[in-house]
Amino acid sequence: MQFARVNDVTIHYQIIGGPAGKPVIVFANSLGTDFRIWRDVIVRLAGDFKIVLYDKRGHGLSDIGQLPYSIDDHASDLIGLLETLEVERAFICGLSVGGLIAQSLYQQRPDLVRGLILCDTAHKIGTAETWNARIEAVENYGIGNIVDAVMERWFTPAFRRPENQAYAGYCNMLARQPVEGYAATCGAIRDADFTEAAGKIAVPTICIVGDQDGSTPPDLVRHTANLIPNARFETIRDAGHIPCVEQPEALTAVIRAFIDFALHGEPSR
Ligand SMILES: O=C(O)CC1=CCC(=O)O1
Repeated sequence: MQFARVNDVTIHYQIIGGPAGKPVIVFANSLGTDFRIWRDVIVRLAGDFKIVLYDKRGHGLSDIGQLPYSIDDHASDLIGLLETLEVERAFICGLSVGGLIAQSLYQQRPDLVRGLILCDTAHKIGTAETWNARIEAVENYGIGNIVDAVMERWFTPAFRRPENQAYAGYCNMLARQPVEGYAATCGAIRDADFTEAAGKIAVPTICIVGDQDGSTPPDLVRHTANLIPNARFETIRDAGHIPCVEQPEALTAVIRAFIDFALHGEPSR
């Protein structure tokens, strides 16, 4: 296990691969998850890329840190981690709030970004009302109380079968995140709006979404792609909000094709 001290917060991270000269991909997780969600994508990419995984503050094995949070705070942690690891330029693949973090990181430090892989995310996610209601629910009754409702947005009915042990495991992952970090990240999402900034993105970008995503539905993600100059848009079939868990093979293929295009200018598919 690897840990770094960034912005007075201990951040849990992992580096995989790292053959000299290979492009770097940094993965940023969604709300209520830790970096294990990327496992089935990583095993397909390792060897061809240097991969950086990390748990954002308030999640996984990272510290909770000082409350409240903004998305810029989360991005500043990731910038600090990349500086510590001497990563000069990377593809940033962010899922959901991880995609907001990627957009903030690009705003703050475009020099670090080779391309953006925005997965099941948007320029703005949800409304103040829905986020405030969620914060109140978890602060009063705990995260366990919202697991069933959240799972309906994360995963398709085919994945949510009671006999699916992976489903049981992801319910545990969500329920076991610290309430303070979860609620503070809900507040950060509530307050983030990259509508204006999206039009200024000038690196290769792809927006990807599960066709049954109940949190950032395909129409919203397509709208985000339309705001970003020359952004690609791809749908992953038979996936909800977390295609890296439900359809890792299809997601990996899309990520590979995009990086090929970004690096070598392959023709659009
Ligand atoms: O928990 C959800 O509803 C899904 C989600 C929204 C932002 C995020 O990171 O995950």
